[in-house]
Amino acid sequence: MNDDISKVVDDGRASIMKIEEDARKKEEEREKRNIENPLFSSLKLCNPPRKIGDNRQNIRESFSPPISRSRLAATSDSNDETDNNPKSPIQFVMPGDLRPELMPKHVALIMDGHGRWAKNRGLPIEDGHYAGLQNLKQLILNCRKLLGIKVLTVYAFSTENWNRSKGEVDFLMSHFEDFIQSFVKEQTMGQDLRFSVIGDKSRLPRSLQSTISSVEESAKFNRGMHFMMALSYGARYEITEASKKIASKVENGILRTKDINETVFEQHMLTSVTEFPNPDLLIRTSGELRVSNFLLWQLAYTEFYFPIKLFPDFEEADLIDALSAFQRRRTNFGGRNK
Ligand SMILES: CC(C)=CCC/C(C)=C/CC/C(C)=C/COP(=O)(O)OP(=O)(O)O
Repeated sequence: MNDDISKVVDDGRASIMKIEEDARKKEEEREKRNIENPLFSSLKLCNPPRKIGDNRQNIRESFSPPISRSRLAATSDSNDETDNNPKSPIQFVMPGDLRPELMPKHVALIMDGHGRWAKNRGLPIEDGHYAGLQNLKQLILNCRKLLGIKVLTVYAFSTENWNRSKGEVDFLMSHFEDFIQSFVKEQTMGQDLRFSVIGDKSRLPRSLQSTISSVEESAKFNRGMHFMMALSYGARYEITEASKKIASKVENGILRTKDINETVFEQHMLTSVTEFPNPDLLIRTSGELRVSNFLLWQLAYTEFYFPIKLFPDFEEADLIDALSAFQRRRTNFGGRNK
């Protein structure tokens, strides 16, 4: 009987060792492939798709690491900004390898790769969007905690995205509404988050428009990080609208043609709602190397960072990598800024 039990235990141990050995070999092969690929060697690679059963509960649990286990929480450090602001119980942090004086004030993000994330798992695209929205919540919390980031602008839906299927558009609109009505509202009330939506709001469903107005309105005196959501946004739309407004002022004698300059344009852009309209750093996930009609005016001097990871997998360690890369470029700025 005892012999039987030890045989079962030995067999179990052998299986576990085999599984671990296989996983180690796969990891080594993956790393070797990355080093050999000149594109991947300069970029951070995404994790292999996690094995997730085809059920929404598993999906929810799989991509939402608790913030208490995060690197940001581990490097926590208090700051005067926290103490002076009764509405913000946030403990600001500065992970050790980042320099506070080189932090980007405005980070812009093109959240790309939801479709591929879902496809890799044999899931419908809506699950990819759902995963992306959960990840966005975590990203806002992480940016909010990093001392120095004043504005986070995310590209959530472009003027071109209206051409997607009705089912996908309806899904996104109703989830954007839930996201703003619950998570964003909670953050504006409890943690002093500022909130604005930029884009052609008139095309959004009425109920989404009123949710946006009410949360923007209730957050207008907040002083914490400004979260800007580009919804139904296109840079060409924005520049055309700014031009129309300026032209109409000239027509009505409010402005003279000779007084039109870059500052006047900036004042008529949708980003005039923030005091830091020009992103210092743009991140586009999923390895695509385009700006896709995002903030064309404002990106004139922005640093670009293109991680391979798909947005639902883009986690705080990747954010810190992006910030470190940004800071390395800034320290070398044209070989002048030592
Ligand atoms: C978090 C969440 C649920 C976000 C919504 C998902 C979604 C629609 C993301 C699109 C983001 C975007 C506008 C990417 C760029 O344009 P593009 O990919 O449409 O342009 P392209 O054709 O140039 O790639």
